[in-house]
Amino acid sequence: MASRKTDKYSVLLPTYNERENLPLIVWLLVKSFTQSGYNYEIIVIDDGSPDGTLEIAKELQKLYGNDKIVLRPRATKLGLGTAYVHGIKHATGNFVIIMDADLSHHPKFIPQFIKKQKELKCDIVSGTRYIGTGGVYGWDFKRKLISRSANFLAQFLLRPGASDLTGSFRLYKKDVLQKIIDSCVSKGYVFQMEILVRANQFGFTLGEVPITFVDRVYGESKLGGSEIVQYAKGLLYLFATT
Ligand SMILES: Nc1nc2c(ncn2[C@@H]2O[C@H](COP(=O)(O)OP(=O)(O)O[C@H]3O[C@H](CO)[C@@H](O)[C@H](O)[C@@H]3O)[C@@H](O)[C@H]2O)c(=O)[nH]1
Repeated sequence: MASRKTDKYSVLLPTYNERENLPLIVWLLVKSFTQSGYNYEIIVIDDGSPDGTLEIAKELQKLYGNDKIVLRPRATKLGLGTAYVHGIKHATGNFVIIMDADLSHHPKFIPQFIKKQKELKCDIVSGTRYIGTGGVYGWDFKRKLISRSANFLAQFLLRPGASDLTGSFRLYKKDVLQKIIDSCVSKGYVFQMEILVRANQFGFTLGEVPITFVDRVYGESKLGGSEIVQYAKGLLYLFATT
């Protein structure tokens, strides 16, 4: 049986212009894993950020060691979905954690994800803003409406058995995530939703942990009009084909 000694958690951190956020999220992750005693690595997938995020990541690698901070940069911005696909190729853990690098996803929830996975022995643990104590802090009305509507529509059309389809803070068994990714067609933000839809199709088991999503303080969201159009197209595609 897997244990604290044999389990390893590969945290995928996709970054685009996150120079202010990266040192703090990495510090919080290192602290959390050091306290819990689980083995881990943090894989930073930077897409040629013009603000110098990669240079900051290199400094963090010197500070914490290249076994803990792994750099897998790409030359240009290729999208969030493909950043995950790229990151998992380099993950050496038997579990993968996907989260935002902008402090919207707090590492304090990770021990709860691990506990839930061990309790339920499930394939995926999804952080959810939409049950129990979960929620969103700092978004304006428009952003809340977009997120709620996107989630509601996806629930209505796809019925995937998870309460938060548009979030991305999740823990996966690595072989499970690889199998799901191999079957996914999306590239942008819609990828998060497709992952849970495919997981449901494969019959993978899911646990949920309520999380608070806190809007970023530094930098800007990359979720623009074109991503929203892509999301709508992706949703219709999944509705028509699944
Ligand atoms: N490497 C790479 N990273 C990217 C790219 N686009 C965004 N990122 C990184 O992906 C993370 C999330 O991007 P944001 O642009 O900050 O996302 P958001 O608007 O806060 O959206 C959040 O909420 C959405 C809806 O609830 C979620 O779908 C999304 O995953 C994220 O959690 C950040 O770490 C950001 O730097 C990209 O093209 N390439």
